[in-house]
Amino acid sequence: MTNFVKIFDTTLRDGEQAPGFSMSSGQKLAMAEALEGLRVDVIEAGFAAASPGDFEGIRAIAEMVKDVTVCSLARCNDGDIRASGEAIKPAKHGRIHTFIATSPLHREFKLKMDKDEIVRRAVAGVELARQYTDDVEFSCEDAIRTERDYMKRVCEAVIRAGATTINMPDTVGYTTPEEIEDLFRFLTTEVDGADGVTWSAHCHDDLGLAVANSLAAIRGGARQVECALNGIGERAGNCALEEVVMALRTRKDFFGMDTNIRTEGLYGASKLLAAITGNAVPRNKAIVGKNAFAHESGIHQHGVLANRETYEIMKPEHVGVSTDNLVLGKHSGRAALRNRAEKLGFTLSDNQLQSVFVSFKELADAKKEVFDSDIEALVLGEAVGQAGPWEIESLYVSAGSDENRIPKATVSLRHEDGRTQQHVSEMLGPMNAVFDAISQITDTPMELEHYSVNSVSGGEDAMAEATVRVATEFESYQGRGASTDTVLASALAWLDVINRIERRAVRTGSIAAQH
Ligand SMILES: CC(=O)SCCNC(=O)CCNC(=O)[C@H](O)C(C)(C)COP(=O)(O)OP(=O)(O)OC[C@H]1O[C@@H](n2cnc3c(N)ncnc32)[C@H](O)[C@@H]1OP(=O)(O)O
Ligand SMILES: CC(C)C(=O)C(=O)O
Ligand SMILES: [Mg+2]
Repeated sequence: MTNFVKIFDTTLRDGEQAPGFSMSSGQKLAMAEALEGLRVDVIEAGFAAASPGDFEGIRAIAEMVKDVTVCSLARCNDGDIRASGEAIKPAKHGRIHTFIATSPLHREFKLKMDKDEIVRRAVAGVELARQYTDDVEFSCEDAIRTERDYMKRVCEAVIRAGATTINMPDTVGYTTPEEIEDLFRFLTTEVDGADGVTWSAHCHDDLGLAVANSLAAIRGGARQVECALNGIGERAGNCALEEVVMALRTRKDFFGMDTNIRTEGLYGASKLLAAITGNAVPRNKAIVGKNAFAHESGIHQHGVLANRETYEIMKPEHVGVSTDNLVLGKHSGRAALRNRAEKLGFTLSDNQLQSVFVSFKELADAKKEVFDSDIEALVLGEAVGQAGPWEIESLYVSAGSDENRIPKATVSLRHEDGRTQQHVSEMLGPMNAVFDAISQITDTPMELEHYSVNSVSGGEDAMAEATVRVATEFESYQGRGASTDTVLASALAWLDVINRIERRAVRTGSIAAQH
């Protein structure tokens, strides 16, 4: 038996069929390109008979992709199989994947077919598919809840009919690692003709076991795993491609298996899928989540700085994650703070480190994350929100309930080098107009990610504290401003960010000659 596991990606079929994950043909093409770049072995591009759009999507992928097998799913009926055969025609390597349910529940209540009828349909489906391609996969839907002797019978019949891959889906995510390992051991040893086909696992995550079950199936003899990026798929999803692949790579000592996957592309492909479908990857998601290689606790950071392997079992660069990602926050210690300060170009004496650390903890208590720009401000002995080099000379805003009058902000800023500049912005919201005027004067385009204003004291002269989080081309910054006037507090928060950016640019010399 080979020690190579084929990766059959079903992001564009099982993944796409889940609510909230549908993709246009163009988006599917972009994903298929990314999957080819990952070097998956098979792309299940859709279900050709489902709709003309699905058919065209599969065809377009079959035309574009060169090095990967392109597959279409089909029920065991003539129409589905013919549609799949036509859709994969342009592919250099095309596969038809035909399926029918075999479990008692599905036979009785869904298909209303007896055992013999299902075998007859399965065989006819495989034989028809073989007229289009030599590469035919057959799946016993709900295999896990099917009687073993009947499953053996179905498998032997479809192998004789010409199926080259036999897939055992855990359609409802019901199995356990021990059970599925045993099932594959049974099938690969007891089914006549088992040696001539590839055995495949298709696990769903209803009990959170899809990856564990897929790995167990491999131990039992499966040599193809069906999976999807970010684990998307029906209900709780499919086995996550990035997880099963990295488990095989990281624990090669245990599984002894190889895949073809270029793992360095995993993070990018996952991000692309999240962007295309609008479903963000949870922070704590294995392999590709924002926290997967991030360490905030002081003890962990201390260990990672000494040797990353103390708290990391994979190298972030092996999955395409950049390595500078110790998140500084209220649980961080001096070692991480000193390290980050050094990366930003500051060498701190022990005394300096001690005093910066005190202010750092105060700031970290008030914020979720402390950004590089905050560290810079602390090291330079500046309070967050302190003015300079720009300060507000005057600010006037007009806004109101009259729909015909667009809110207008007139802002005048003074730079410490003596310049004074004014700009008038008209925008749909008054704060938009203020932020835009400040950005225009300072020539600093920024995208607002988060904006909040809170009252930090009581009474008529309550202080308002405004916080903005903005994205520039390179980094996220957080700015704060406080005033009894909420508009002014917000403008100061925006300007706080701009001042930090300019101070950093001056220090690194990148705008030395600008003015
Ligand atoms: C576990 C899985 O992921 S299976 C794949 C799920 N994916 C999809 O369903 C893709 C999207 N589906 C669709 O667009 C539609 O369901 C279509 C176009 C495929 C079929 O639509 P319709 O013809 O209206 O049928 P409908 O969806 O209502 O019912 C499914 C029919 O297929 C039959 N069927 C289900 N599975 C199979 C099978 N593997 N082989 C043969 N017939 C099957 C059902 O018994 C039912 O038959 P009936 O209409 O005679 O009662
Ligand atoms: C069509 C089959 C392979 C499937 O997706 C399942 O049973 O979960
Ligand atoms: Mg499925």
